[in-house]
Amino acid sequence: MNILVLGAGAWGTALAVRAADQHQVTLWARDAGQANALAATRENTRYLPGFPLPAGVSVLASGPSGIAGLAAQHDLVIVATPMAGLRAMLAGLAACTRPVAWLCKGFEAPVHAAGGLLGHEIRAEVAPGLASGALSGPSFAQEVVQGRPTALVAASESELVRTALVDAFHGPTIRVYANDDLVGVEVGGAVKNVLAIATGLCDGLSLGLNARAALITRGLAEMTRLGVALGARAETFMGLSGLGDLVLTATGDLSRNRRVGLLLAQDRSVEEAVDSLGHVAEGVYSARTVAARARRLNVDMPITRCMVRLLDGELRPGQAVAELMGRDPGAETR
Ligand SMILES: NC(=O)C1=CN([C@@H]2O[C@H](COP(=O)(O)OP(=O)(O)OC[C@H]3O[C@@H](n4cnc5c(N)ncnc54)[C@H](O)[C@@H]3O)[C@@H](O)[C@H]2O)C=CC1
Ligand SMILES: O=C(CO)COP(=O)(O)O
Repeated sequence: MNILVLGAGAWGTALAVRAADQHQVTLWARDAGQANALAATRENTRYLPGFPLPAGVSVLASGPSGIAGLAAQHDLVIVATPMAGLRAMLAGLAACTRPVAWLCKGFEAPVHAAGGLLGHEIRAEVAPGLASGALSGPSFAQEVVQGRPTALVAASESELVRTALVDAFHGPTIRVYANDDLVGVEVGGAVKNVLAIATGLCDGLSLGLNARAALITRGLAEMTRLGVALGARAETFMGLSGLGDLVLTATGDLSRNRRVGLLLAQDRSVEEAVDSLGHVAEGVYSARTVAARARRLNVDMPITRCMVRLLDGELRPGQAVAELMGRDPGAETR
C-alpha cells in the first residue's frame, strides 16, 4: 500500500513510522523548511525527537500539484493536522477518489452560526462525496513510535474506509478495530481532551484518587449524553475512543491536555500553559464549543462548563472545585 500522511506533527510522524513497517509512506509537511529539515536529518526534531525515520518514509513539501495531485498517487490519505487545519485539508481533497481519514480530536473553532463542528460535519460542508472517516483511540505518539502495544479504532460509515485503515495500520504492535459510529468516535475524542484538563487540574491540586475517579466517571457520563444527543450510540463511549482514550489522557502524564490542567493548578495562565507545551492541546480550543453545543441541545455538562469558566479566567482553580462540589445532590444517571 502507498500511504500519504498530511502533517508532520508528533502523531502524523509516529503513525508514518509505524505504517512504514509494512507499507511505503509519504510524510508531507506544509512548511518547506520543516520538510527540508526532516529529509536532511531523517528525524522530526521539532515534534517527535529521538526517533529516526525508517527508509520506508519519504518526506515531501507541497509540490506544484498540491495535496490533491499527491493524494491521487496514493492508496490511502491520512490528514494528521490539528482540528484547525482540517477544513482546508478536506476542501483540498474534495475531489479525491482515495479513502481519507483524519486523526485530529476536537471541535473546530466556530466559523459560522452553527458553531464549531466535528470532522464529519466539516466534511459534509466542504467534501460531501469523500469516502472518509477518523482514526482514533488511546494512543500517545511517543508510545506508538516505540512500537509499544496500542489499540486504535477506525471509524467511518464506509466499509471501504474502515478496511483501508485496518489494512494500513493493523500489525504486530497496533490492533485496529472497526466501528461505523463515526459520530460517537469523534465525540469521544473531542470531549476526553476537555476532561483531561479537568483531571490534570484535580491532580495538580492534590485532590486525591477518589476525586480523580469521580471526575473520570462523571465525565464519561457527560460525554455520553452529548454524544447520544448528537446521534451516536451510547455503547461507543464504553469503547476505545470513549472510556479508553479518556482513561489514557486523563491519567497519563504524556497527555498535553492533562499537562495544561496540571499547570493551571499552579496558577499559570492558559497562554503560559499552552506555550510551554510546544504542541497543540485541543481541549483548550474545543471546550467552549462543547459547552455551547451541549447548551443548544439541552445536555447538562457541568464539568465542561466549569472548565470553560476556568479557561476564560472567570474561576480560579479552587473555585472550580468548590463549584463542582457545591452542586445539588442528584441521581446517578447517564
Ligand atoms: N500526539 C498524540 O499522541 C496524538 C494526537 N492526536 C491528535 O492529532 C492531532 C495532531 O496532533 P499532534 O501531531 O500531536 O500535534 P503537534 O502539535 O505535535 O503537531 C501539529 C502539526 O500540525 C501542523 N499545524 C498546526 N496548525 C496547522 C494548520 N492550521 N494547518 C495545517 N497544519 C497545521 C504543525 O505545523 C505540526 O506539524 C491533534 O488533533 C491531536 O489531538 C491524536 C492521537 C494521538
Ligand atoms: O489523544 C491523545 C492520546 O490518545 C493525545 O492526547 P493529548 O493531545 O492530550 O496529548
